[in-house]
Amino acid sequence: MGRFIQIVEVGPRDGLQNEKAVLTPAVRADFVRRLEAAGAKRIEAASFVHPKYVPQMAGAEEVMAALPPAEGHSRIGLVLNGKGYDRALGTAVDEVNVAMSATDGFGLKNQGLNVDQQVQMLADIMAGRANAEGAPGATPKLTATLSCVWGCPFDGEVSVEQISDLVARIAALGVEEIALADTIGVGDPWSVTKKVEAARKAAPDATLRLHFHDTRNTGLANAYAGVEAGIDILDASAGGIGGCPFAPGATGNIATEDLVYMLERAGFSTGYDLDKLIESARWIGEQIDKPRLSALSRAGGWPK
Ligand SMILES: CC(C)(COP(=O)([O-])OP(=O)([O-])OC[C@H]1O[C@@H](n2cnc3c(N)ncnc32)[C@H](O)[C@@H]1OP(=O)([O-])[O-])[C@@H](O)C(=O)NCCC(=O)NCCSC(=O)C[C@@](C)(O)CC(=O)[O-]
Repeated sequence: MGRFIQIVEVGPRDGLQNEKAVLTPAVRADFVRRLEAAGAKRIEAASFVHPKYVPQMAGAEEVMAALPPAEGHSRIGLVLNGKGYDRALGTAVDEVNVAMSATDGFGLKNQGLNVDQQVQMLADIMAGRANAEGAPGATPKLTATLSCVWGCPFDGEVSVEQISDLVARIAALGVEEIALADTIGVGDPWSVTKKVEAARKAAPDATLRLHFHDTRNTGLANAYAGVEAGIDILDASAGGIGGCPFAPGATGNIATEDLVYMLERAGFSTGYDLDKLIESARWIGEQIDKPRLSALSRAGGWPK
Protein backbone atom coordinates (compact mmCIF):
# COMPACT_ATOMS: atom_id res chain seq x y z
CA MET A 1 0.00 0.00 0.00
CA GLY A 2 1.32 3.44 -0.92
CA ARG A 3 1.82 6.38 1.40
CA PHE A 4 -1.44 7.21 3.20
CA ILE A 5 -2.86 10.69 2.65
CA GLN A 6 -5.65 11.57 5.01
CA ILE A 7 -8.48 13.63 3.56
CA VAL A 8 -10.58 15.70 5.92
CA GLU A 9 -14.00 15.96 4.30
CA VAL A 10 -15.43 19.46 4.64
CA GLY A 11 -18.45 19.15 2.33
CA PRO A 12 -21.14 19.18 5.05
CA ARG A 13 -19.69 22.43 6.46
CA ASP A 14 -17.62 24.46 3.99
CA GLY A 15 -19.46 22.80 1.12
CA LEU A 16 -22.94 23.81 2.21
CA GLN A 17 -22.38 27.10 4.07
CA ASN A 18 -22.36 29.19 0.89
CA GLU A 19 -25.16 27.46 -1.05
CA LYS A 20 -28.48 29.10 -1.90
CA ALA A 21 -30.25 25.90 -0.88
CA VAL A 22 -30.61 25.64 2.89
CA LEU A 23 -30.65 21.95 3.81
CA THR A 24 -32.20 20.64 7.00
CA PRO A 25 -29.99 19.22 9.76
CA ALA A 26 -31.40 15.75 8.92
CA VAL A 27 -30.25 15.98 5.28
CA ARG A 28 -26.84 17.33 6.36
CA ALA A 29 -26.43 14.41 8.78
CA ASP A 30 -27.43 12.03 5.98
CA PHE A 31 -24.67 13.58 3.84
CA VAL A 32 -22.16 12.88 6.64
CA ARG A 33 -23.28 9.25 6.86
CA ARG A 34 -23.03 8.78 3.09
CA LEU A 35 -19.51 10.20 3.08
CA GLU A 36 -18.54 7.91 5.95
CA ALA A 37 -19.90 4.93 4.00
CA ALA A 38 -17.61 6.05 1.16
CA GLY A 39 -14.57 5.97 3.45
CA ALA A 40 -14.33 9.41 5.08
CA LYS A 41 -12.91 9.12 8.60
CA ARG A 42 -12.66 12.79 9.57
CA ILE A 43 -15.54 15.05 8.59
CA GLU A 44 -16.34 18.66 9.36
CA ALA A 45 -19.97 17.98 10.15
CA ALA A 46 -21.25 21.23 11.65
CA SER A 47 -20.47 24.89 12.22
CA PHE A 48 -21.32 26.56 15.53
CA VAL A 49 -21.75 30.05 14.17
CA HIS A 50 -24.62 32.49 14.46
CA PRO A 51 -27.60 31.29 12.35
CA LYS A 52 -28.38 34.92 11.55
CA TYR A 53 -25.08 35.17 9.62
CA VAL A 54 -25.04 31.66 8.13
CA PRO A 55 -28.54 30.16 8.01
CA GLN A 56 -27.20 27.21 6.02
CA MET A 57 -25.41 26.03 9.20
CA ALA A 58 -28.35 26.55 11.60
CA GLY A 59 -29.12 23.59 13.84
CA ALA A 60 -25.52 22.40 14.35
CA GLU A 61 -26.65 20.72 17.58
CA GLU A 62 -29.34 18.81 15.66
CA VAL A 63 -26.81 17.62 13.07
CA MET A 64 -24.60 16.29 15.84
CA ALA A 65 -27.53 14.68 17.70
CA ALA A 66 -28.35 12.75 14.53
CA LEU A 67 -24.81 11.34 14.46
CA PRO A 68 -24.26 9.06 17.43
CA PRO A 69 -20.55 8.51 18.16
CA ALA A 70 -19.06 5.89 15.85
CA GLU A 71 -15.80 4.05 16.42
CA GLY A 72 -13.09 5.17 14.00
CA HIS A 73 -15.01 8.26 12.86
CA SER A 74 -14.20 11.80 13.88
CA ARG A 75 -16.90 14.46 13.49
CA ILE A 76 -15.52 17.98 13.61
CA GLY A 77 -17.32 21.16 14.65
CA LEU A 78 -16.06 24.49 13.31
CA VAL A 79 -16.02 27.35 15.82
CA LEU A 80 -15.17 31.04 15.42
CA ASN A 81 -15.49 32.29 18.98
CA GLY A 82 -15.77 31.21 22.62
CA LYS A 83 -19.54 30.93 22.43
CA GLY A 84 -19.24 28.61 19.41
CA TYR A 85 -16.66 26.54 21.29
CA ASP A 86 -18.99 26.17 24.29
CA ARG A 87 -21.87 25.17 22.01
CA ALA A 88 -19.67 22.55 20.33
CA LEU A 89 -18.67 21.10 23.72
CA GLY A 90 -22.36 20.61 24.48
CA THR A 91 -22.55 18.08 21.62
CA ALA A 92 -20.77 14.85 20.74
CA VAL A 93 -18.12 16.47 18.52
CA ASP A 94 -14.89 14.49 18.41
CA GLU A 95 -12.87 17.54 17.35
CA VAL A 96 -13.22 21.28 17.21
CA ASN A 97 -11.60 23.32 14.48
CA VAL A 98 -11.04 26.97 15.38
CA ALA A 99 -11.14 29.32 12.39
CA MET A 100 -8.59 32.14 12.41
CA SER A 101 -7.52 34.61 9.74
CA ALA A 102 -4.03 35.66 8.68
CA THR A 103 -5.36 39.15 8.00
CA ASP A 104 -7.30 41.79 9.91
CA GLY A 105 -9.50 42.52 6.90
CA PHE A 106 -10.98 39.03 6.58
CA GLY A 107 -10.96 38.41 10.34
CA LEU A 108 -13.11 41.48 10.96
CA LYS A 109 -15.57 40.69 8.16
CA ASN A 110 -15.80 36.98 8.99
CA GLN A 111 -15.86 36.94 12.76
CA GLY A 112 -15.65 40.51 13.97
CA LEU A 113 -12.10 40.05 15.29
CA ASN A 114 -8.74 41.34 14.09
CA VAL A 115 -5.71 39.05 14.15
CA ASP A 116 -4.62 39.94 17.70
CA GLN A 117 -8.17 39.52 18.99
CA GLN A 118 -8.40 36.11 17.31
CA VAL A 119 -5.15 34.98 18.92
CA GLN A 120 -6.57 36.14 22.27
CA MET A 121 -9.81 34.23 21.57
CA LEU A 122 -7.79 31.09 20.88
CA ALA A 123 -5.64 31.68 23.99
CA ASP A 124 -8.82 31.92 26.11
CA ILE A 125 -10.14 28.67 24.66
CA MET A 126 -6.80 26.93 25.29
CA ALA A 127 -6.68 28.24 28.87
CA GLY A 128 -10.21 26.92 29.49
CA ARG A 129 -9.13 23.53 28.13
CA ALA A 130 -6.10 23.45 30.41
CA ASN A 131 -8.39 24.02 33.41
CA ALA A 132 -10.85 21.36 32.23
CA GLU A 133 -8.18 18.76 31.53
CA GLY A 134 -9.17 15.34 32.82
CA ALA A 135 -12.90 16.12 32.88
CA PRO A 136 -14.64 13.57 30.62
CA GLY A 137 -15.59 14.97 27.22
CA ALA A 138 -14.31 18.45 28.07
CA THR A 139 -11.36 18.52 25.70
CA PRO A 140 -12.03 17.00 22.30
CA LYS A 141 -9.09 17.25 19.92
CA LEU A 142 -8.54 20.86 18.83
CA THR A 143 -7.13 22.10 15.56
CA ALA A 144 -6.92 25.57 14.04
CA THR A 145 -7.42 26.67 10.44
CA LEU A 146 -5.67 29.82 9.30
CA SER A 147 -7.54 31.52 6.45
CA CYS A 148 -6.18 33.79 3.71
CA VAL A 149 -2.69 32.29 3.81
CA TRP A 150 -2.26 32.90 0.08
CA GLY A 151 -4.13 36.18 -0.14
CA CYS A 152 -7.02 38.17 1.34
CA PRO A 153 -10.06 39.57 -0.46
CA PHE A 154 -9.75 42.76 1.62
CA ASP A 155 -6.04 43.17 2.48
CA GLY A 156 -4.45 41.69 -0.67
CA GLU A 157 -1.10 39.89 -0.61
CA VAL A 158 -0.05 37.97 2.49
CA SER A 159 3.67 37.54 3.08
CA VAL A 160 5.58 34.43 4.12
CA GLU A 161 6.65 36.32 7.28
CA GLN A 162 3.03 37.03 8.26
CA ILE A 163 2.30 33.31 8.04
CA SER A 164 5.45 32.21 9.94
CA ASP A 165 4.67 34.67 12.69
CA LEU A 166 1.06 33.58 13.12
CA VAL A 167 1.74 29.87 12.83
CA ALA A 168 4.37 30.25 15.58
CA ARG A 169 1.88 32.13 17.80
CA ILE A 170 -0.83 29.48 17.27
CA ALA A 171 1.57 26.60 17.94
CA ALA A 172 2.91 28.35 21.07
CA LEU A 173 -0.61 28.15 22.51
CA GLY A 174 -0.43 24.36 22.30
CA VAL A 175 -2.41 23.72 19.09
CA GLU A 176 -1.08 20.48 17.63
CA GLU A 177 -2.61 20.60 14.14
CA ILE A 178 -2.76 23.74 12.03
CA ALA A 179 -4.39 24.00 8.62
CA LEU A 180 -3.20 26.58 6.10
CA ALA A 181 -6.15 27.70 3.97
CA ASP A 182 -6.35 29.35 0.57
CA THR A 183 -9.74 30.90 1.22
CA ILE A 184 -10.16 32.62 -2.14
CA GLY A 185 -8.14 30.23 -4.30
CA VAL A 186 -5.28 32.51 -5.30
CA GLY A 187 -2.30 30.28 -4.47
CA ASP A 188 0.03 28.53 -6.88
CA PRO A 189 2.05 25.35 -6.33
CA TRP A 190 5.36 27.17 -5.86
CA SER A 191 4.04 29.50 -3.19
CA VAL A 192 2.48 26.46 -1.52
CA THR A 193 5.95 24.95 -1.20
CA LYS A 194 7.34 28.20 0.22
CA LYS A 195 4.59 28.73 2.79
CA VAL A 196 4.56 25.10 3.90
CA GLU A 197 8.33 25.22 4.44
CA ALA A 198 8.03 28.47 6.38
CA ALA A 199 5.18 27.14 8.53
CA ARG A 200 7.12 23.97 9.27
CA LYS A 201 10.12 26.00 10.42
CA ALA A 202 7.87 28.20 12.56
CA ALA A 203 6.14 25.23 14.22
CA PRO A 204 8.34 22.15 13.86
CA ASP A 205 6.28 20.08 16.31
CA ALA A 206 2.87 20.88 14.84
CA THR A 207 1.11 18.75 12.22
CA LEU A 208 0.28 20.81 9.13
CA ARG A 209 -2.85 20.36 7.05
CA LEU A 210 -3.83 22.14 3.82
CA HIS A 211 -7.19 23.51 2.66
CA PHE A 212 -7.53 24.69 -0.93
CA HIS A 213 -10.36 26.43 -2.73
CA ASP A 214 -10.28 25.93 -6.48
CA THR A 215 -11.40 29.35 -7.61
CA ARG A 216 -8.67 29.77 -10.24
CA ASN A 217 -8.17 26.15 -11.25
CA THR A 218 -4.94 25.74 -9.26
CA GLY A 219 -6.46 23.65 -6.44
CA LEU A 220 -5.25 20.19 -7.44
CA ALA A 221 -1.84 21.50 -8.48
CA ASN A 222 -1.60 23.12 -5.05
CA ALA A 223 -2.56 19.84 -3.39
CA TYR A 224 0.16 18.10 -5.42
CA ALA A 225 2.71 20.66 -4.23
CA GLY A 226 1.59 20.12 -0.65
CA VAL A 227 1.97 16.35 -0.88
CA GLU A 228 5.39 16.78 -2.50
CA ALA A 229 6.34 19.06 0.39
CA GLY A 230 5.54 16.23 2.81
CA ILE A 231 2.00 17.14 3.88
CA ASP A 232 -0.10 14.08 4.78
CA ILE A 233 -3.48 15.71 5.50
CA LEU A 234 -5.62 17.68 3.05
CA ASP A 235 -9.13 19.09 3.28
CA ALA A 236 -11.52 18.55 0.39
CA SER A 237 -15.22 18.70 -0.30
CA ALA A 238 -17.34 16.12 -2.11
CA GLY A 239 -18.57 17.58 -5.38
CA GLY A 240 -16.15 20.50 -5.00
CA ILE A 241 -18.88 22.54 -3.34
CA GLY A 242 -17.99 25.28 -0.92
CA GLY A 243 -16.91 28.82 -0.32
CA CYS A 244 -17.17 31.40 2.41
CA PRO A 245 -20.09 33.84 2.47
CA PHE A 246 -17.73 36.50 3.85
CA ALA A 247 -15.01 36.10 1.20
CA PRO A 248 -16.32 37.71 -1.99
CA GLY A 249 -15.66 35.63 -5.10
CA ALA A 250 -14.55 32.50 -3.26
CA THR A 251 -15.76 29.29 -4.85
CA GLY A 252 -15.67 25.63 -3.87
CA ASN A 253 -12.98 23.50 -2.30
CA ILE A 254 -11.05 20.99 -4.35
CA ALA A 255 -13.40 18.07 -4.96
CA THR A 256 -12.72 15.06 -2.75
CA GLU A 257 -13.33 12.65 -5.63
CA ASP A 258 -10.91 14.51 -7.93
CA LEU A 259 -8.27 14.45 -5.18
CA VAL A 260 -8.85 10.77 -4.36
CA TYR A 261 -8.61 9.87 -8.06
CA MET A 262 -5.36 11.81 -8.53
CA LEU A 263 -3.74 10.37 -5.41
CA GLU A 264 -4.86 6.75 -5.85
CA ARG A 265 -3.89 6.76 -9.54
CA ALA A 266 -0.41 7.85 -8.46
CA GLY A 267 -0.14 5.00 -5.92
CA PHE A 268 -1.07 6.79 -2.69
CA SER A 269 -3.79 5.37 -0.51
CA THR A 270 -6.71 7.38 0.89
CA GLY A 271 -9.11 4.81 2.33
CA TYR A 272 -11.97 5.98 0.08
CA ASP A 273 -14.15 3.89 -2.22
CA LEU A 274 -14.15 6.13 -5.30
CA ASP A 275 -17.42 4.83 -6.77
CA LYS A 276 -19.31 5.39 -3.51
CA LEU A 277 -17.71 8.81 -3.16
CA ILE A 278 -18.81 9.83 -6.66
CA GLU A 279 -22.29 8.61 -5.77
CA SER A 280 -22.31 10.81 -2.63
CA ALA A 281 -21.05 13.81 -4.63
CA ARG A 282 -23.78 13.31 -7.23
CA TRP A 283 -26.35 12.91 -4.44
CA ILE A 284 -25.42 16.18 -2.73
CA GLY A 285 -25.42 17.90 -6.14
CA GLU A 286 -29.04 16.82 -6.56
CA GLN A 287 -29.96 18.10 -3.08
CA ILE A 288 -28.64 21.57 -3.92
CA ASP A 289 -29.87 21.45 -7.50
CA LYS A 290 -26.38 21.50 -9.04
CA PRO A 291 -25.88 17.99 -10.38
CA ARG A 292 -22.47 16.61 -11.41
CA LEU A 293 -20.30 19.44 -10.20
CA SER A 294 -16.81 18.01 -10.27
CA ALA A 295 -14.73 16.56 -13.10
CA LEU A 296 -14.99 13.07 -11.60
CA SER A 297 -18.74 13.31 -11.02
CA ARG A 298 -19.06 14.05 -14.73
CA ALA A 299 -16.52 11.53 -16.02
CA GLY A 300 -16.95 8.75 -13.46
CA GLY A 301 -13.89 6.99 -12.07
CA TRP A 302 -11.59 4.66 -13.95
CA PRO A 303 -13.19 3.67 -17.31
CA LYS A 304 -14.97 0.32 -16.94
C1 LIG B 1 -18.44 34.57 15.04
C2 LIG B 1 -19.76 35.23 15.25
C3 LIG B 1 -20.71 34.24 15.90
C4 LIG B 1 -19.61 36.43 16.15
O1 LIG B 1 -20.81 37.15 16.15
P1 LIG B 1 -20.94 38.53 16.91
O2 LIG B 1 -22.26 39.12 16.53
O3 LIG B 1 -19.70 39.34 16.71
O4 LIG B 1 -20.96 38.03 18.40
P2 LIG B 1 -21.09 38.86 19.73
O5 LIG B 1 -20.11 38.26 20.66
O6 LIG B 1 -21.06 40.34 19.47
O7 LIG B 1 -22.58 38.47 20.22
C5 LIG B 1 -23.76 38.98 19.59
C6 LIG B 1 -24.89 37.98 19.79
O8 LIG B 1 -24.59 36.79 19.07
C7 LIG B 1 -24.58 35.66 19.96
N1 LIG B 1 -23.52 34.76 19.54
C8 LIG B 1 -22.19 35.01 19.57
N2 LIG B 1 -21.53 33.96 19.10
C9 LIG B 1 -22.45 33.02 18.79
C10 LIG B 1 -22.35 31.71 18.25
N3 LIG B 1 -21.16 31.16 17.97
N4 LIG B 1 -23.46 31.03 18.05
C11 LIG B 1 -24.68 31.57 18.32
N5 LIG B 1 -24.84 32.81 18.82
C12 LIG B 1 -23.72 33.53 19.04
C13 LIG B 1 -24.31 36.25 21.34
O9 LIG B 1 -24.79 35.39 22.34
C14 LIG B 1 -25.08 37.55 21.25
O10 LIG B 1 -26.46 37.27 21.42
P3 LIG B 1 -27.45 38.31 22.14
O11 LIG B 1 -26.82 38.52 23.48
O12 LIG B 1 -27.40 39.54 21.27
O13 LIG B 1 -28.75 37.59 22.11
C15 LIG B 1 -20.37 35.71 13.91
O14 LIG B 1 -19.53 36.66 13.34
C16 LIG B 1 -20.61 34.60 12.94
O15 LIG B 1 -21.43 33.72 13.15
N6 LIG B 1 -19.91 34.61 11.81
C17 LIG B 1 -20.05 33.57 10.84
C18 LIG B 1 -18.81 33.49 10.05
C19 LIG B 1 -18.74 32.20 9.27
O16 LIG B 1 -19.44 31.25 9.51
N7 LIG B 1 -17.84 32.17 8.27
C20 LIG B 1 -17.62 31.00 7.50
C21 LIG B 1 -16.78 30.00 8.24
S1 LIG B 1 -15.01 30.37 8.27
C22 LIG B 1 -14.49 29.84 6.74
O17 LIG B 1 -15.30 29.50 5.91
C23 LIG B 1 -13.05 29.73 6.44
C24 LIG B 1 -12.56 28.28 6.46
C25 LIG B 1 -12.57 27.70 7.86
O18 LIG B 1 -13.39 27.46 5.67
C26 LIG B 1 -11.14 28.18 5.92
C27 LIG B 1 -10.91 28.95 4.64
O19 LIG B 1 -11.24 28.50 3.55
O20 LIG B 1 -10.34 30.03 4.79
